[in-house]
Amino acid sequence: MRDSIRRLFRHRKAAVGGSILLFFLVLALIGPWLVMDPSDLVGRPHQPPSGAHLFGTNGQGQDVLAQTVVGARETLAVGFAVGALVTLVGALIGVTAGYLGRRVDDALSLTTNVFLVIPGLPLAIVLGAYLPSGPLRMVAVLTVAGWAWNARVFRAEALSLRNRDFVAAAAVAGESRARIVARELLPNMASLLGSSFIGNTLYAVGAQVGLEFLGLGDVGSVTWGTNLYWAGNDAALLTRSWWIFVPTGVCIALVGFSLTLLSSAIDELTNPALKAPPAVAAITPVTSAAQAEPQPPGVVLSVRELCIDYATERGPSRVVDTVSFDIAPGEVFGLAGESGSGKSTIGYGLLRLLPPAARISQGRILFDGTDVTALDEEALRAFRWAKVSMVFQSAMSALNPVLTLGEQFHDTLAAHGRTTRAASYARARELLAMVGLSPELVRAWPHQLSGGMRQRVGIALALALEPKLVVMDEPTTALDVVVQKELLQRVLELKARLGFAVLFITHDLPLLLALSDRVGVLQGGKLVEVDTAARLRTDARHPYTRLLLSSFPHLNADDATGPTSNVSLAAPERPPALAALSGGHR
Ligand SMILES: Nc1ncnc2c1ncn2[C@@H]1O[C@H](COP(=O)(O)OP(=O)(O)OP(=O)(O)O)[C@@H](O)[C@H]1O
Repeated sequence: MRDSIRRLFRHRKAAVGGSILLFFLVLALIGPWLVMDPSDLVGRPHQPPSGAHLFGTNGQGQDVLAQTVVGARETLAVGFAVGALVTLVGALIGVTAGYLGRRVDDALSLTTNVFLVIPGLPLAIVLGAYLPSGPLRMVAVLTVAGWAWNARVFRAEALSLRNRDFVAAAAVAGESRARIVARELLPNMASLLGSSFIGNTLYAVGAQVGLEFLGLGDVGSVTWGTNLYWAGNDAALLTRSWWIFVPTGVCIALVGFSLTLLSSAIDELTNPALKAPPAVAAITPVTSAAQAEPQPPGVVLSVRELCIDYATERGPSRVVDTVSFDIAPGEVFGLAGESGSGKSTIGYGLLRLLPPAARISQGRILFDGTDVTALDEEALRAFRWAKVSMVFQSAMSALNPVLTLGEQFHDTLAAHGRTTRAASYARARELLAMVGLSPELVRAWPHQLSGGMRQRVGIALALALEPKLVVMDEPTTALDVVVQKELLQRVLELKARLGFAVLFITHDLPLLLALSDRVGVLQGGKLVEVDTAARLRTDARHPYTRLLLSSFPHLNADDATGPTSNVSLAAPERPPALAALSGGHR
């Protein structure tokens, strides 16, 4: 906690936002004692700024500086009170609905939805007419009109948290429901609570000023909203008396700005991935002779001296370092290496799908004669999936949970050309059958499938546009060995039938040697050895490859009983064009 607060103070947006807000809080607290009474008629009406009245006088002859300073107190007090109440009510109702589920959820969600469809302004007017006048009326009106959105957000968060293992563990340990909500769920929503509170305070200040400006507040009180109301009534705009409304307007804008900065700072501190990455250098032009070489014949993909850097606080960090390899049509090229060696970064780099913090800083990727590193956004959209597709690591999260499989196939096909829904569904059935699934699953939802079935759907989707190369990034990591074997046999059969090449990424070297024609070994971002799988088994040259091989005892020539070694039994004949490749040692 103390650490989080220290980080908050060091954050630039938090520091600027916090300082501005602190200024207004101090102003609201002690300012009213330092200025004259804002309701006193102290001068002529519409008097411009002068030594006697720094911000001039309003249409009644009252001091604008006093009105601006005193107005801060009630405006901010109501803003923070509503921010806290709306967050509290929304969190309690949302978390209770999401965690308890069933009838409680039905009843609370119905109530929330009813409040969401009632327009806020008429509701505020009706409530305002029945409640006694004063700041508490504004707090009540804005809380009733504003809690429902928060309840929806907190319900969604509770729904996702309640299925997590630590909540199940607390239930198994015998904790009561109230304790689980208080000790397990709410602390895990601390950042959401923080940013909701700031966002709700922003809403409350804006809504309060808006209602008061329309004359729906207590016009006898001094707030920033009533200042603007009286400015309008006293024809400040018509008489061009800008000093009457500009100070209040600037104060409202500054408070809004400070709250927005704080909200953004909380988001960034609690989720570092949201933080804008430091600036990184653009792709540098071709520098070496090797990079300028044309693509060799008989090769579908040619990677030349590829370097990929991540921008970090401490400067660029090179995670892929002058990597070169080729893949022939119909070849399975395996990329092995320990965790963090840069395998996935290369896979994503080939499709130019790198995260914003990463850049291809050097080198070229040639696909069928096209320089992928030079494609613009439009050309990239046409290139991805149609030429090179990808099967992602996580079978669980690669499919959109709210679309049926048929719709996901339709989206993919429609993104690459005109197609009707009927045609897409027919193709989806064909593809599902091709990967060994029932075509009727076209109407199924992702949650109705097992992990292995989902990964088959991922493969069918990757083959939808008949690409020449499929990047498979650890596609079987989450699956048991039986499902893994079935899936890989299916991939090899499809490859033999359709002729696509595969870049297979995994840390599982035995699997890779059984599956691949050639294997590249990555160490710390460098490709230290490339050779045929057969030669690597018996004649690996690089010490790191030998170290990796020695970590798998069952790979010894006289031990063929390893968990994945019999995958190769199902492998069809060797692919063509391997002779064209420079698969020798590096
Ligand atoms: N946003 C980022 N900023 C800085 N470095 C990053 C970022 N994302 C990844 N990296 C670094 O890039 C390197 C390569 O990551 P990559 O995911 O490609 O490894 P990998 O070999 O696929 O590992 P694994 O098998 O565990 O998935 C790692 O050292 C990682 O720390």
